[in-house]
Amino acid sequence: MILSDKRILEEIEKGTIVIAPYDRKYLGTNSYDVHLGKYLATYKDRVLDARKHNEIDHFEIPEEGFVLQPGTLYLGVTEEYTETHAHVPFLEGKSSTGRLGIDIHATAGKGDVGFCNTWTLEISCAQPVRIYAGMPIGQLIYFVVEGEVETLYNKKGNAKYNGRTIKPVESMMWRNEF
Ligand SMILES: Nc1ccn([C@H]2C[C@H](O)[C@@H](COP(=O)(O)OP(=O)(O)OP(=O)(O)O)O2)c(=O)n1
Repeated sequence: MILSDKRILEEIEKGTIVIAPYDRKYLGTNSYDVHLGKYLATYKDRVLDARKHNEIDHFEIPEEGFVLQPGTLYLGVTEEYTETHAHVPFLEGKSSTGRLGIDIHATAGKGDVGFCNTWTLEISCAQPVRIYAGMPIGQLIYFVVEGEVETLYNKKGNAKYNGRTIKPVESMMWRNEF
């Protein structure tokens, strides 16, 4: 079950959903629109290694926008810091970004109950496209979770992406043991 606009508002009032900054006008029928933060990042190395810590370079999107190029993975970040204490948040694209050939996540759209942070976006594009800080980039939807949660994401000792980051965060796969 996905939360309706009224249910999202109720959860915001209770404090079980936090979205900051928040504006009522970005609340859709059953979703909340999130916006592209001003920082992007790309990996320093062309060849990434899943076992290693692949470092990234951050840069700011200029006023006139930044042209994404196909064949490069860009990490972006939502302007919105979110907390979701009782539901499963999902980051979805928007039809309007999709129609520009922009993907905003690579394989992982699901969040965890207890996730508290901005969302890192794994951005790629089908053809060169100029993007701007502050543009609507995706939407959050909230699923009801069945059953009690034993360990919330923000209480997990090994949660990799919890925190309060205003810049995109690179893959922490290197922290997994394999
Ligand atoms: N495009 C995405 C998808 C998810 N997340 C956030 C919300 C999730 O709660 C958190 C962790 O996502 P996953 O569980 O998919 O990631 P991992 O399994 O790699 O990390 P961990 O071991 O910390 O669970 O990252 C994000 O910022 N950007």
